[in-house]
Amino acid sequence: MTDSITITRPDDWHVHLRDGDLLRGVAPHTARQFARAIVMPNLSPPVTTTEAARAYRDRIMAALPDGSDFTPLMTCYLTDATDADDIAAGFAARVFTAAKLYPANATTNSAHGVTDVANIRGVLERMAQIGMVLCVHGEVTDADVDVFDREAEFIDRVLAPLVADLPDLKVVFEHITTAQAVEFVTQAGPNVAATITPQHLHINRNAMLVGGIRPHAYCLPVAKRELHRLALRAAATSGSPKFFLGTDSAPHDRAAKENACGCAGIFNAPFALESYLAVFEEEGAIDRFEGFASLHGPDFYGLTRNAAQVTLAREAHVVPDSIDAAGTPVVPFHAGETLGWTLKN
Ligand SMILES: NC(=O)N[C@@H](CC(=O)O)C(=O)O
Ligand SMILES: [Zn+2]
Ligand SMILES: [Zn+2]
Repeated sequence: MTDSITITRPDDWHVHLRDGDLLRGVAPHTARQFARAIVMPNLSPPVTTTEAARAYRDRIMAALPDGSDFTPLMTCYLTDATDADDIAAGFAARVFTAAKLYPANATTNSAHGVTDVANIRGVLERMAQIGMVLCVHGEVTDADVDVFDREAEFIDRVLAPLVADLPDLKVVFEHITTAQAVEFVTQAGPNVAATITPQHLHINRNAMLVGGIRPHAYCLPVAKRELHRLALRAAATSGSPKFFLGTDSAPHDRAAKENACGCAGIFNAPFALESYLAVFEEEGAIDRFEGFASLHGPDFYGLTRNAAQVTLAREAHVVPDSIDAAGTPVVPFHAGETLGWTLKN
């Protein structure tokens, strides 16, 4: 049995760092675990311009612990009114790494999202030309579609036609939760990849609904049936360069989760690598962990791999019941559970 593993330093290709006090409370956790992260733009108001992204990046840098070398990679929140010239200028100036498609009203702070991808056809065409990645929250929002079917419907109605229309556009299908998404990404060309969260590898929908309703297991897209979790585990541990790490760490105040209308989002940043590694160990695929966590992401984005390394040791620890995020109590993923690995650096 291996007592420790040392791998290229990982990055997080999907995270919510929030703003204000909560940003100061959660950013150090992500910066401790990862070298870089794709930072989601769903603030209120959303980050829709180069100027707003530059200012948000400055606030993130100011929230990091002294001596941190963490690099936030910024994204642009697409709206029906996004200006292709501003996006291209922000990408050329290395402010933006990617742009994010939220179907309007699909998830937290997505009210300003895109109402029909036809409205951003010109922006997407420009992104394809300049090699800028499109990150996608892939769920339809039609009231008549069951919440458990919204990702699969999105593939048929939106994503497959989009990829066929713009084959040169690099697309990350984010936080995938279904066997259909695994199948779609696997059969698509090399410009289509996906991120997978730790929670969707660990839990199915029973974790949310059996023995009482458990708000801290609720996120979007919502966890699905066991067969989908198994398909995600197979994809993550397959060694395919199309699948890589994106935590979707999405902190909310404990009171906003434990609520009659609780917010969607799971805060997994503090022990994300330990959580993923548990899955790879259970699947007998520890040798494929580095590809998923550290290599496939930068390769897809066309960025350099990190030079530094990190070590995880086989040392068990109990995840706290609550974490104080600069004054906001947030319940972490795996609260109260024991994880078998500990990140040493
Ligand atoms: N994943 C979530 O459940 N919530 C995210 C939004 C998102 O990534 O869809 C959030 O910002 O809270
Ligand atoms: Zn999302
Ligand atoms: Zn997210």
